[in-house]
Amino acid sequence: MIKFPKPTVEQFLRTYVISNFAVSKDEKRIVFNTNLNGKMNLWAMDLPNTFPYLFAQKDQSSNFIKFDPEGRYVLTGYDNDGDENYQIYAVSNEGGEPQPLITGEPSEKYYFTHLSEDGNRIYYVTSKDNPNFLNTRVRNLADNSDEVINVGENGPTYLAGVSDKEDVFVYMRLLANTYIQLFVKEGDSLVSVTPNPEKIHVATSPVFVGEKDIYFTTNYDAEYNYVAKYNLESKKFEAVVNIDKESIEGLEYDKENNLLYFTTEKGVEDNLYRYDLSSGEVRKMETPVDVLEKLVVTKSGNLYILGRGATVPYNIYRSTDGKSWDLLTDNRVLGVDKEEMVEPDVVTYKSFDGMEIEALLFKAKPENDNGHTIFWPHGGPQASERKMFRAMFQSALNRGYTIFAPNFRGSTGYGSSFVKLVEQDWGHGPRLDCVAAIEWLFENGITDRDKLFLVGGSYGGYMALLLHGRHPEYFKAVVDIFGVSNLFTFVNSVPEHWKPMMERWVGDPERDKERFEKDSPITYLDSMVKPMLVIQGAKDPRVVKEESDQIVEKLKEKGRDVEYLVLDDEGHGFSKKENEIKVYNAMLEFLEKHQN
Ligand SMILES: CC(=O)N[C@@H](C)C(=O)N[C@@H](C)C(=O)N[C@@H](C)C(=O)O
Repeated sequence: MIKFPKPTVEQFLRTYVISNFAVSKDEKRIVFNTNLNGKMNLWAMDLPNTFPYLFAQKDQSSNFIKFDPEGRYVLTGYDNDGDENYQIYAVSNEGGEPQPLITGEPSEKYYFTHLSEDGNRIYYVTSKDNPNFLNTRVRNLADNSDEVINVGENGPTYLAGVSDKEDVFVYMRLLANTYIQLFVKEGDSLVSVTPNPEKIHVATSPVFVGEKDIYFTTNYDAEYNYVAKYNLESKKFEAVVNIDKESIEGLEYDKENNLLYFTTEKGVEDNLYRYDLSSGEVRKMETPVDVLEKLVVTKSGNLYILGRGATVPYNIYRSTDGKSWDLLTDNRVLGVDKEEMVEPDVVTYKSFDGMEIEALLFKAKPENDNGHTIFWPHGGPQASERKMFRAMFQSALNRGYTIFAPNFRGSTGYGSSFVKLVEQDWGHGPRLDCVAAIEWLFENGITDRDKLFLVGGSYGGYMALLLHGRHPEYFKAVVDIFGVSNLFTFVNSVPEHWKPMMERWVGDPERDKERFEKDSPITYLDSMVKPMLVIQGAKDPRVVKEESDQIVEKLKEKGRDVEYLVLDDEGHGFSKKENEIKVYNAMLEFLEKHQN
């Protein structure tokens, strides 16, 4: 008999990302953004044929895809090697090379927000002339005129909704991740859709229903987001539907059938619901995925989703009856069956102050187990680790590592009070939640005291550095992927439109000097004695290279064992397949080297 060897790391990493998709008006074509040929590009399928073909090549990440309703072009946005300065391009309906449409200086951002029903007017938000608060403009393709329709003030302001007649506009002002105001623009004034915009809450995802109602999601006076409505005539706010302990995140309206579809976030999973606006009935719908990245409801009432599960990579599915789902893409792990991968256990443990923390525990299969555990604090920090396929996780599990990922305080999916706990406390409560998790792993016999590795990216990289500096005794070796090393330099180097949110998110470097020192990993160089691998994208606009440069330089000066891997053509993540393979191979080699 022919015997095949165990899957290689590369097999897991040869799984592709699908980051976005759009469906044409006649539902004959789907365009999606994927690194199927190694770099991010737009690919298409002409249904019912599901064999994908390259639709537009630029080898860059795209942040949106929009079909012209008249079928003349497709709009998209590209940045440059991860710098997140997205600008707007047009692609011919036949596909081809994207043409610059609404672009400017390389440092400027142009975010698409809305296309008129006739496909002639493009609404967009730009950093040009207002880098902190952003302006909204409209470009008329018929005469190439371009005008400002809103000047952002007090916080980065995005156009979030436009009525069919283009006479009512809804704007979203971000004052923090946990404080988002939603306004209707009437004349020159902004009128809040919630009763008191000064009260801290979030309000997002507006959809116009009929001429007079705007439905949206909010947690106004509540822990979890619910659906509310604002009537443009009576100016009344009304709560409409909530789901117990689930946060309603996105709304899609099916006009034909008067239905609202919404996705909810519930801890480590998402759910999909249908709300009948005529009868008030709410129905939970089965989906083939654990985490929903995008939902599209077409004019005919068909549903399309992009999602993933812990052992199933990104795929696009369609449902024509709201019950069964057709798999349109067949993105799979090269030669590895779902059963050979690891589904996580959802566990809870008590933290230092008695608070319950949920976590994902991926146990290496006994035949692979190498006895070591990777402790993974997630990024964000106002995000969470969820049941979502990560090639890096499944390849490490296959190499025998157990992985533990706690949703420490500050994570999303557990109510708004819990998310706020990380604000102005980056380094105390969440760190002690991690310490409690590590002790729990030891107490429960999951991990031996001398067999723990620490790996994290972004805020998770910050937490990895801080845990290394303050609790080095726990770890054999540490991997920091674009982590924040110094809160003083971090708050001044983030993108301009994040700066208005820094005080509430992290704090003020002068007022909170003592806390910034205490919570900056760079303060603890003396105790960072374990071997380290630091990985950084040179174009990262969120956690800039200087964050990694400074800690690597200082540790090297002290003669510490530090490896530094810089990817010149990446930003805050690894979008190019060869880079991803290089990074995770380096990481697994590093961990293997330090097992003994
Ligand atoms: C709305 C928005 O962009 N808010 C930002 C302040 C934010 O929360 N950004 C995070 C998603 C982020 O990029 N955090 C970094 C530090 C990370 O951990 O990935």
